[in-house]
Amino acid sequence: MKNSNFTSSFKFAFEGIIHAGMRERNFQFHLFAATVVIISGVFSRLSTIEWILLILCISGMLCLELVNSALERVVDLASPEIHVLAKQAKDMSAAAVLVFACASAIIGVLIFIPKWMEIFN
Ligand SMILES: Nc1ncnc2c1ncn2[C@@H]1O[C@H](COP(=O)(O)OP(=O)(O)OP(=O)(O)O)[C@@H](O)[C@H]1O
Repeated sequence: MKNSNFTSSFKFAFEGIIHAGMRERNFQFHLFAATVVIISGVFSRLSTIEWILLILCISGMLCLELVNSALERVVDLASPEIHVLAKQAKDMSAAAVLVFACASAIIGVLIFIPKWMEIFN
């Protein structure tokens, strides 16, 4: 299992993204939200630092969603039966996504609201 080179590691990572994009509802939602945010950013004429913050939020959100989905699979594999530790692992992983989503939403509001007030005033 441990004889893959750099190219095949990249291919496996790409397969992971494709799999999540086809199977994971939350990941699909975050991809859609990221597209909306990027289009809004283009029309809002963001500064470089604002784009950097948005890219960090978007990529962080997608990464966390991928890790959360991966952890759910590992938990299901290790503990197909009901177990308190399985519940805690899944719930804490979901909580990590929630914390980052809240922070990203606040950053989005702090970036976009002043821009839109500037544009519409
Ligand atoms: N093996 C288990 N033992 C105890 N509780 C579990 C177990 N599997 C899941 N749960 C509980 O059920 C909830 C839902 O689990 P599920 O595997 O459907 O993930 P999910 O949070 O609905 O994610 P998604 O919607 O992305 O599939 C978990 O958050 C957890 O609280």
